[in-house]
Amino acid sequence: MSGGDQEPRSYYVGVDVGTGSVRAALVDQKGVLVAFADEPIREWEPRFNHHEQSSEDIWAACCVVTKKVVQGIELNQIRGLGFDATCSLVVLDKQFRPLPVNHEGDSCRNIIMWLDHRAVSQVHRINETKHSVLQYVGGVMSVEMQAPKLLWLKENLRETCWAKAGHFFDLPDFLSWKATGVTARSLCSLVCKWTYSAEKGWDDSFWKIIGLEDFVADNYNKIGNQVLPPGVSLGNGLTPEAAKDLGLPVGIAVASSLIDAHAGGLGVIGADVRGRGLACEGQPMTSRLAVICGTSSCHMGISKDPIFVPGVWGPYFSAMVPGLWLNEGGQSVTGKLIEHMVQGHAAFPQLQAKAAARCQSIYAYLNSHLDQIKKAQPVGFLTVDLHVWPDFHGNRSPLADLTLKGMVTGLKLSQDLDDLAILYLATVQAIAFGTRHIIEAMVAAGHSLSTLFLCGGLSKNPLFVQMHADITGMPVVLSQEVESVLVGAAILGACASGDFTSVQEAMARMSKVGKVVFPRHEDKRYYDKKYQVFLKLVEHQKEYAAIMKGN
Ligand SMILES: Nc1ncnc2c1ncn2[C@@H]1O[C@H](COP(=O)(O)OP(=O)(O)O)[C@@H](O)[C@H]1O
Ligand SMILES: O=C(CO)[C@H](O)[C@H](O)COP(=O)(O)O
Repeated sequence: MSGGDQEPRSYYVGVDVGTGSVRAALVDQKGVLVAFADEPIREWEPRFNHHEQSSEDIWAACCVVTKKVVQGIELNQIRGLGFDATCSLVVLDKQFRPLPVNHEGDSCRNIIMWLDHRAVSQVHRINETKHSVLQYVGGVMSVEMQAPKLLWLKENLRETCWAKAGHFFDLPDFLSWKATGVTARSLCSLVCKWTYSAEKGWDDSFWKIIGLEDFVADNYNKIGNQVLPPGVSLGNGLTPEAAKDLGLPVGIAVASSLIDAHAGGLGVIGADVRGRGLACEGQPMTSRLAVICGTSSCHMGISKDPIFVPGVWGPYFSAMVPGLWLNEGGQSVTGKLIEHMVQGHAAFPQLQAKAAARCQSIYAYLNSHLDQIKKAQPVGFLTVDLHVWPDFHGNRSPLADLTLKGMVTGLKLSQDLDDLAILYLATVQAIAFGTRHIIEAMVAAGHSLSTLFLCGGLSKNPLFVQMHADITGMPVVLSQEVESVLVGAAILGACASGDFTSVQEAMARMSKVGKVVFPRHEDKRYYDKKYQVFLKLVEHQKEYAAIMKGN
């Protein structure tokens, strides 16, 4: 069968493990979400820049949400299961039990999260090697990748963790192992975060030069020596134990998984855009940029041939769409930054009270408040003298500089709700300017991009979407299904079930365009000026650092 035009009868379960919560959806073969559930997950921050989670807590949340979405459905209609997750590092011992990744020895906390920046010294030394694998991560390895974190464990928790460790998994691969008992890793995880090459495999010299020769001696048993493309069916499918945990039938197809941003990319980038007045209509998929905006934002651009973009991760072969190269730009904190700015403001309690009184989310309230205070001018013009540089957690792309900090210029003595709303707006705009900065780097290196496809939690915020359109000058396509990362996870399950002949076919059938937001070209001059200021901010920050370093 090709997931076609008949009545939908087959369903796929997609499970998406984000930074703050686990979501599951039951999705039909036309890509329609028929059920959705979410569940928060725990996060520990035992010290600044250390972020930890628990694989048992996450698996338990996966079980809760999966059981919820399949309630009332004939289980034999469920054909496949796909997982995606953040690219966090899970550590298990030789018997697959959790091992502590912290000085406290708390084995419940056995995950070093993707946004953890503890391995600064390690990544600095790795980058000093100038090893050739670094060409495939934008020229500079990020502290958020797995090699520096593994080195940190070896150097800091040698006895309590390193010596006892039997398995290091990327979180998406941990989930597919938990479901099937198969330890094969997804090409997506290994290529994007572990320096594996789809063409050449592991590079022994890299692991030796950085001081992790242990993996070479062990034939990469602990980090994966069987690698499968995303969407391939694993082993004999769901094990009896996992089936019981998840409330699904034993043996259903389970796909090799994807990192969450990549699942979002699959969920949106292949949609049919005919009749929408978009420049990407009739053009190859390479003219589209998928932007997955949650706690962080990830900018996924594909190409037929490898494109080396300084400061932008990749080029990665077949890591998202099979057969195509991927460049992944990113901003380490976006949703998290907006929360930080809003929640840290003196007027936040007032905002909470007012939003609650109107039964609105704080963001819906802030957006309507901005509409009130803008008077006749476009809302974006409220920040004419307030500018933000958004790298409060370093710059992932295109500067690849983890030492960069956030900046705000234009503060006043008042701290009322208007000030909070305008600071929120300036932060949203700064994130959109960051996207423009990344797009310019990708285009300068050879990408040809005309249209943005946004998904993730922040794409539910109309102000965030409009600012991305206005500031980049590109139309923004939203999906019919808001939870399109989950459509991406379900696409994996659909591919594993054999109902589609390829990932490309499943993408074309299951991702659907919803609303399209066009840029307000009349505001372009204003945003061009603000972008000039944006670039000056970082230039000045570097000058300040140089002054302070001097004698
Ligand atoms: N309806 C909404 N309006 C505005 N912001 C939203 C909305 N829903 C989610 N968000 C924001 O999206 C971010 C989380 O996105 P999500 O995709 O759930 O993240 P993650 O995958 O990292 O867990 C948060 O910063 C949250 O405030
Ligand atoms: O590095 C990434 C993808 O390669 C993501 O930033 C990371 O996985 C976190 O995602 P999210 O912000 O959706 O929780």
